[in-house]
Amino acid sequence: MTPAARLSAAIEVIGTLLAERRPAADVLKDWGRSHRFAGSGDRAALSSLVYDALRRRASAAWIMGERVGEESPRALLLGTLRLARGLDVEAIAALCDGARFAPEPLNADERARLAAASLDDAPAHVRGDYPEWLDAPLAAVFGEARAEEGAALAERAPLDLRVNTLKGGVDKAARQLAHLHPGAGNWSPLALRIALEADGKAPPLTAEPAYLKGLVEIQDEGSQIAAILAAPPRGGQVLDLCAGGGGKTLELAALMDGAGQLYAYDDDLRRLAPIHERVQRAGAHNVQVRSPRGRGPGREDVLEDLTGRMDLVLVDAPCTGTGTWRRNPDAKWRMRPGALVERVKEQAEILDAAVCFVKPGGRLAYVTCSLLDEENVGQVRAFLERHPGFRVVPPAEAVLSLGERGMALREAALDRPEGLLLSPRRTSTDGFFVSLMVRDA
Ligand SMILES: C[S@@+](CC[C@H](N)C(=O)[O-])C[C@H]1O[C@@H](n2cnc3c(N)ncnc32)[C@H](O)[C@@H]1O
Repeated sequence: MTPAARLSAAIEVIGTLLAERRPAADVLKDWGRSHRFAGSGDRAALSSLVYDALRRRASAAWIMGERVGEESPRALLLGTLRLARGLDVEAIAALCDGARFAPEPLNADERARLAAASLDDAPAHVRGDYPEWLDAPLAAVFGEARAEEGAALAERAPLDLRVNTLKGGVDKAARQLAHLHPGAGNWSPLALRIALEADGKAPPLTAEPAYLKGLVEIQDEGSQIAAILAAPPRGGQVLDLCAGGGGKTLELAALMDGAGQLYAYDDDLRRLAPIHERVQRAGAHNVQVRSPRGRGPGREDVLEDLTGRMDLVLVDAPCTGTGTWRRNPDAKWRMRPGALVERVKEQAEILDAAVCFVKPGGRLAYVTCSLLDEENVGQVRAFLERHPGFRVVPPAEAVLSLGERGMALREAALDRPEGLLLSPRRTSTDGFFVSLMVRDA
């Protein structure tokens, strides 16, 4: 396909996605099925265009004189080429030449708007490319900087790897992946960072021998930091209560040097499923997966024997995922206020359920990939009111587990008494909130 034909396809996909309110991944998959002639390069370029348009949806619509919710797919794509791809009017006009499979030529109004491409008078939610209803919650956290925070969340994320120290060191991994030119992480001593190609494509990392042998895992640096700050004690007893596919479980196991016992649980059996194969690949011998059995009130309690025994319980809670918009731009436009209310309720329930496992003097680490106070500092404050036997470990103390880089991280992050908030703008990571609490001895 020519670049112009790919642009037409992106306009079509965005049109379907907006009209039918379906997830981008589903619409792209359907498009691939009904356009078998398109090669993998075409599909990758199409999906990159579609995701870039979703990342910059509000600002791309704005420069074309339109608004989110009422915008035309064509305007969205033209604005994206200008803002996200940096093409000038002539370059965009060359793509839209009206030839077979190419979009219609630009009209005079489109030309003028693309030439001006001004966001000067745009409100914060447009400059920050987030839904208008989230302006107040984001202002509560970031104040005047919310538009810049949003803009950083609208950038593409790099490919972050975590080196699995159970299999080898960072130098060994860097040597094996030298052809991908990995750089060091900013904060995590376990991180390697790989820049994306110009079109946003990531290299096929999961086909690399270093990945297949378990030497590296794909994990955002913010997520890596969260597990490091949780500081699982070597030789200790640790429960990862919301383990999901095991991203943090694997890191905790490596941080524990394979010693002690790490229990991994998730109340969704399907989400937990990949963990078995990942634990094998990582050579994490101290992990015991506890799968839920049964449903509803008759569900078996598979964690009963852990009561009062844990040195550390990690609650990597289900959340709105507002910190991961770089990787999932579709989610930011699909999010509804009801989802926030629902997540806050779930988080409080999980935190309450976690308490019984923490032994006297043990710690509870609460992590979200959300930026919103309701899910972060607000949740911790409410927890401490319900459970006066817990207190927060001050962030200045919690960052010590990062060694020398800890203090710099604290300065870069949003430092609140209840915990640290990482964000793309502040720490060049996904958004993560980490709070460490300790139970009275
Ligand atoms: C943020 S994800 C976990 C990601 C995972 N820790 C990782 O690092 O890859 C949150 C997880 O919490 C799980 N969850 C939701 N409610 C739960 C509950 N009541 N008990 C345990 N897990 C729960 C979800 O199924 C989901 O997998």
